[in-house]
This record gives sequence, structure tokens and C-alpha cells, in this order.
Amino acid sequence: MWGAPLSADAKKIMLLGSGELGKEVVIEAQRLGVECIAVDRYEGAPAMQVAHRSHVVDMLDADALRELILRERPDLIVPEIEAIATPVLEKLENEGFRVIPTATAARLTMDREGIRNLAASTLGLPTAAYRFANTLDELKAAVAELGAPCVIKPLMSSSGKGQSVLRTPEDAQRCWEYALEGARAKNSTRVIVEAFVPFESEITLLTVRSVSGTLFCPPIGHIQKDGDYVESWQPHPMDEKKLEEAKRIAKAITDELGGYGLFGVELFLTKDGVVFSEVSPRPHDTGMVTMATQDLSEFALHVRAILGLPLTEVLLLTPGASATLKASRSSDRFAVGGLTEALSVPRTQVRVFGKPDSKPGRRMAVALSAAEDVETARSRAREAAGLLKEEYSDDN
Ligand SMILES: Nc1ncnc2c1ncn2[C@@H]1O[C@H](COP(=O)(O)OP(=O)(O)OP(=O)(O)O)[C@@H](O)[C@H]1O
Ligand SMILES: NCC(=O)N[C@@H]1O[C@H](COP(=O)([O-])[O-])[C@@H](O)[C@H]1O
Ligand SMILES: [Mg+2]
Repeated sequence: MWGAPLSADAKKIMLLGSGELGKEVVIEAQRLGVECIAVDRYEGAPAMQVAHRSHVVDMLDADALRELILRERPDLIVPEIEAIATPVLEKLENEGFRVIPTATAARLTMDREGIRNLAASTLGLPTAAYRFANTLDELKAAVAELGAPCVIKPLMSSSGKGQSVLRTPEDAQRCWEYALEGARAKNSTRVIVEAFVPFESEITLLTVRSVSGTLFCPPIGHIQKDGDYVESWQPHPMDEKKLEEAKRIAKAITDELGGYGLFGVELFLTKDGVVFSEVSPRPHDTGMVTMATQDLSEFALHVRAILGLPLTEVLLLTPGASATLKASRSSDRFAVGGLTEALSVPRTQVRVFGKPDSKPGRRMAVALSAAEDVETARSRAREAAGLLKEEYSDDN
């Protein structure tokens, strides 16, 4: 079907974003003999370390992004982060390039306004009540309508950046300023104000669209702190009715977005039902647990699907869990210590991302554990992540 990487007949994929998730995508693509080009805003990003070559580009710079894609002419453009000048991708798609899953899906999911309006207004899916605000006064008006508590988020951000919970109207200014600081696109002050959903638990339903149709992975439960995931496990125990409803919502949103690939559909489970939160048209951080649990990880599934290859089933081999290691300070002399201790925990693996710099709250590694049951897997992953140590060579 395709020739060796770096040959004239190679199949070339270009990742836009080269973090820990992209690193695993590249490893899976390499296994199928695909040529991999990694792109990110900084040098030495995780996926760059395993790709055939890499480029450092500000992917929000439309001209620079277009110039790079025209120079490399990849067969597949694979968005990996939520900060890309997506109108460029739509234009390139019209000129014959293939964007995963589609350029429109990349644009809609890159921006909370696009995906939320699609889910709630176009498809009528259950979501938190929401408003948009361009100014502090508009934010206060939105809170007055929705009632506290609310969650305030920039339109373009991920991993909880710029996200905060407004508990009383007096929090408005603090939440507004925090959202502006955390926004990826610095030219916009628009934020989303969401009513707080009192959920019992939350899940990611990994959904794969391929030539073989749509497949769902068993649900992944997770815990988030400050809007970013710290622990996930699979399978999350769910009653059959809620699981069916979760699949209905995931099928509706992924069919609407279209194209081939794996999607992470984020859902809240409440006392009464299932509420749609958001969707990533790409592997999901909470889905890293599938490297310990499934016959094909979310990364292998994504690569198979985007290459147009068949996927007949997803097999859960064992219950499992993941827990993250985050840095507590900024340094370019960061190392992950404690591997000997962490890997002494039964049925445990570690992924060290190899990010060149640490920052407070930046995810640097993850522990993955398997066990006979989810609770044991969770305590193993938590124990292993706790044994991993942040080490700084610039410590005095
Ligand atoms: N309306 C809400 N009600 C209750 N909790 C919420 C709400 N919105 C977000 N959260 C909490 O914050 C977490 C992160 O929110 P969200 O997924 O929207 O942020 P994000 O920055 O897109 O994160 P990521 O990129 O990691 O998915 C959710 O998983 C949930 O725990
Ligand atoms: N929730 C989205 C997510 O987990 N994305 C993952 O984090 C990387 C950015 O990390 P960084 O901010 O540490 O550079 C992204 O490139 C992606 O792999
Ligand atoms: Mg999320």
C-alpha cells in the first residue's frame, strides 16, 4: 500500500502538536511503516523525539502553518492540540489535503463555542446551560442568569488552562482575569460561562470511526483537579441504561463531525442521566490507560482508523488505571526519579514524556497499572505515581 518511510512512495503523516499523546501516535504509525513529521511550538517536544523529522512553528500563525504544509505535502494532517489556525486547514482540505478527522471537525472542536452550539442547538444533546461573554459585565450578566456556581473557561484552551469555578458573584473578576491569562488565542477575550453540573462521576467514551463503522471502548472513569486529569480507570462501572445513553450521545456527535479516527467523548454522569461535556477528535489524555488495558490502545486505534484500515473489535484485556506525575516548578533541568520504586508495584508501567522543561502543573509522566479489578488497579497506579519523584538538577 505504501513504500518505506523517507522513500518516494512513503505514506506521510504530519502531527500538529507533539505532546505525550502525539508521541504514542507516532510510535503506532512507525509500527505500520508510516513516515512521521512532528510539529509543535517548541523544540524537543515528546513526539518530535520519535518522529522521522520535526518542525518548530507557531501553529496559530496561519501563514507559517500553510507554508509548512505546502512544503511537506503530507498525506494526512493530524491535529494533536487545541491551538491551531484551523481556517487554514479548511482551505487546504478544499485544495485536496486530508485533515483528520475533517477540517471542519478540527475547527469546531478547537473552540468551545463551535462544539457546544453544535451539540446543544444543532443536535439537541443534553449539556450544562451556558452563555458566552466578551466583557466582565457580560460575564456578570451571564452568572446572574445561570446562577452560581458556574465554570468559566476561555474559548480556546485545554487541560483546564484558564478554567475556574465561580462560587459567588464576587468571584467574577478573578475568574475573568484567570480566563484571559489561560487563553491560547491572545487576541480574544470571549469566554464560556457554564452552569456547574453536579455530577456523580465523569467518563470518557472513546469512540472510533473507521471503514468498519463505529466502535466504542469500554467507558473510562476519571478524576480531574483544577480542570486537568489526575487519575483514570477502565472499565468504569455503569448501569446498562446510562451506557446506552452515553453511546447514543457519542454516536450522534461523532457522526456529525464525521471522518475517520478516534474521538474522546467526555460525559458527566448525574443522578438522572448523561450530560455531554466536550469531545476531542483525537486520542484523549484520560485514555492513556488503554496502553495497559486494551489489545489495541487508543493510539493504535486512531492510527488504524485514519489510515483507512479495518477495525473489527476492541478487546479489554484487563481492568486498569492511570495516575499522573505533574511538576511543581519551572526548570529545564527536570528528571523523573523513583522509577525503581514505582516499577516495583505489581503489573505497573511508566511513560516518561521527556518534555524538555517543567512548569508548575505540567504533566511529565504517567503510571499505568493493571489488576483483577478496577479498585486495585487504581490504588496501584496512585501508589506508583506517588513513588515517582520530581528531581531538579538546578536545586541547591
Ligand atoms: N460545567 C461543568 N460542571 C462541572 N464540572 C465541570 C464543568 N465543566 C468542566 N468541569 C470540570 O472540569 C474538567 C475539565 O473541563 P473541560 O474538559 O471543559 O476542560 P479542558 O480544558 O477542555 O480540559 P481537557 O483539554 O483536558 O479536556 C471536567 O472534566 C470537569 O471535571
Ligand atoms: N488535555 C489535552 C492533552 O492532554 N493534550 C496533550 O498535552 C500536550 C500539551 O502538553 P503541554 O501543555 O505540557 O505542552 C498536547 O500536545 C497533548 O499531547
Ligand atoms: Mg475536557
